[in-house]
Amino acid sequence: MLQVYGSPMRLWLFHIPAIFVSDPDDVQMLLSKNLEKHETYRFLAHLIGDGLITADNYRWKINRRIISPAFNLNTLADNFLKSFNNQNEKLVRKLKKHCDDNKLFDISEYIDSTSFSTICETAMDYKDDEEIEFLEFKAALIKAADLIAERFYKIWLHSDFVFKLYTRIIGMSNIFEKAKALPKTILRKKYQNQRLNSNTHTKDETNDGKKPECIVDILYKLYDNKHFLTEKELTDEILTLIFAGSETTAIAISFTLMMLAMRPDVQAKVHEELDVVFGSNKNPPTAKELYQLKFLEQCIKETLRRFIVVPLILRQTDEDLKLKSGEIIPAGSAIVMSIGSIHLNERTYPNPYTWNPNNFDDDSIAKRHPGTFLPFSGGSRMCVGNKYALLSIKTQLSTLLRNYRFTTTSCEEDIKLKLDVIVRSANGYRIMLHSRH
Ligand code: HEM
Repeated sequence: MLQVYGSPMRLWLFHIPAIFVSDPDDVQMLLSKNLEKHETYRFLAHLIGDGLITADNYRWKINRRIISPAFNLNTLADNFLKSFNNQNEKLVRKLKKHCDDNKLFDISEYIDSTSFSTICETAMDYKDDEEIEFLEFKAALIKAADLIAERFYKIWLHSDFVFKLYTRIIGMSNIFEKAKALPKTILRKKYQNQRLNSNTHTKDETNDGKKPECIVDILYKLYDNKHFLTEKELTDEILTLIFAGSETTAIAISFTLMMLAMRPDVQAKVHEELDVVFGSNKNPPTAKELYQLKFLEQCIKETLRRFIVVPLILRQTDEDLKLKSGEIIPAGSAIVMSIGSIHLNERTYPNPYTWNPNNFDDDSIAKRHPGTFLPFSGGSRMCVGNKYALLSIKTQLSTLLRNYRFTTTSCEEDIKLKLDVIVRSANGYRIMLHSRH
């Protein structure tokens, strides 16, 4: 609709009167303003408290400075790649039962589960992913996230009183507490140990490459007690990372596999690249090898363009804001930045609904406005996990594709999308697996 009527456009997002913006210059200007999140983000606070996604600007500034260093490229390679590889090897083993049986199956349940275990391991060093307490935690988190999405779209659930009543009627009044129980217990132990051992840590220590560390431990090493998060803040932040980092990456992986299964010509090119980089080497990928997988990276980026995991970014403004056209967004407005309209604009991407990794070759990227590809948002509140996401997606896809070839009977037109807070396939990711060896 934005492509027909242009940007900006005044519209109702369900019940919210909002200004929709999809011009890349305007979106970049708005993202650079560090506007407060729209009030509907507070629905997430039941689950993730005041973590980075929900925090107001004052709290966010302090916590983002503490958390960002855990996501730099060296930290990722030194600490998390080993966990990614361990989880991916388990995944390859689990998938063996589907190999060469020529039956379609939905791969997303395996991918979802691997992404969830991976983020729990890298965030808080939790590895017992077959334990009943872990499975209960996962189930509760999924239910809690569904309930939040339902609240967002049903205006009558916006009132705190009605929502509380509703959760009681449907027997879910303690779902948020259930979803927080396991991380709370783990982090309480870590917090207490840290207080006992605080004298042994010095600020700005770096990992000397011996034992990989989880995000919580990295944060403890980088900060002394005076500047650190409280136990509640730490729990909120870790839950935020688990919530924001598991399903999003899993969806991107599942869609990429689905598209490669539909496009054997593109998949053959990925296999060729993997053969050149890895040859007969059967070891897990290193950061250097992953860096060389340029064509696979194009496929991942094209998936993030075509299947926009987070399609809308909501903010609110308490001052008048002038757009490129001279039009004013009045103070007090809700602003909806439509990443979907930017990624699917045919003036930027010819045939925007066709998945085409060549959209991300060097020449095509160089010709485009930088604000035309924003899967992780932009500005200072850009996704803190973007490098983590790209590395974990690439590690998992390269491992799967070194072992298997994927086919499907579906085509791109068969994919139906389901939108709640994020976008996923409504009809699953049904593929067949074939051995490459
Ligand atoms: C394909 C995967 C991912 C996509 C598409 C994605 C997308 C996004 C987007 C669009 C935002 C901005 C939301 C807004 O402002 O309303 C965001 C924020 C955020 N993401 Fe991601 N994300 C992904 C993976 C991850 C991962 C793996 C993590 C953590 C390990 C993560 C943690 C966060 C956090 C904490 C924020 C809030 C940042 C802040 O406000 O400072 N995300 N993400």
